[in-house]
Amino acid sequence: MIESLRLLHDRITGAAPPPELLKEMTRAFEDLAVELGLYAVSEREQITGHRIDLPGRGQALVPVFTVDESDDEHVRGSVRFGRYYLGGNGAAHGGAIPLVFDEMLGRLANAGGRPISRTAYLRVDYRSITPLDRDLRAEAWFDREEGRKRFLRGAIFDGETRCAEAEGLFVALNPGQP
Ligand SMILES: CCCCCCCC/C=C\CCCCCCCC(=O)SCCNC(=O)CCNC(=O)[C@H](O)C(C)(C)COP(=O)(O)OP(=O)(O)OC[C@H]1O[C@@H](n2cnc3c(N)ncnc32)[C@H](O)[C@@H]1OP(=O)(O)O
Repeated sequence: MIESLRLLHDRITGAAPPPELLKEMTRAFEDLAVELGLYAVSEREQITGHRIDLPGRGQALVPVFTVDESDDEHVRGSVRFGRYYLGGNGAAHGGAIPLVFDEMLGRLANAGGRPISRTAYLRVDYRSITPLDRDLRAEAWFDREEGRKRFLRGAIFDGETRCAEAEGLFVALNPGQP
C-alpha cells in the first residue's frame, strides 16, 4: 500500500490531468480517506513507520533508503528522490535531503542495541544539486560518542559528485523521557 502511495505521490506531482478527471480522482481519494478513518488506531498500533523489515520502514514521508551493507558503526546504501521531492529545476527540495539524513543517521545512532536517542541537531551542507530519479549512493557513520551524546556524519553522492553531507548529534534518552 505504501509503495503504491509513493508512486501516487510521484504521479500526482508530475501530472496535469483534465478538470473532470481531477474531480473524479479527488472524490476517490476522499472515499479512501473516509474508509481508512474507520480503522484508525493509536500510534503504538499503527503499521507505518514501525516495520523495519519494509522499504522506508513502511512510511511514505522519507525517500526510501535501501541498505546494502551495515554494521553498528557504518551504513552504506542507496536513495532515490522521486518527482514528489522536486524542489525545482530537476533538483531535490532542500528540505527533503535532511529527511534522509535524519533517517539514516537516526537509524544508525539507534542500531546495535543502543538505547534510543533523538536528534538534538542536524546540520546539512548542500554541495551540489541532488538530482531526482537517480540512484544515489548514501553513507552514514559514527564519528564519536561522549556520554549520552552520539555524533554521526553522512553523505549522499551522485557518482563521484558529493551532493550533500550532514553532521548530527543524537542524545540518548533518559529512562521515561518521551
Ligand atoms: C526516536 C524515535 C524512535 C521511534 C522508534 C520506531 C522504530 C524505528 C527505529 C528506528 C528509526 C529511527 C529513525 C528516525 C530517527 C529520527 C530521530 C528524530 O528525528 S527524533 C525527533 C527530532 N528530535 C527531537 O524531537 C528532540 C527534541 N529535543 C529533546 O528531546 C531534548 O532536547 C534532547 C533529548 C535532544 C536532549 O535533552 P535532555 O534534557 O535529555 O539532555 P540535555 O541535558 O539538554 O543535553 C544532553 C547533552 O547534549 C547537549 N545538547 C543537547 N542539545 C544540543 C544541541 N542542539 N546542540 C549541541 N548540544 C546539545 C547538551 O549540551 C548536553 O551536553 P553535556 O552533557 O552538557 O555535554
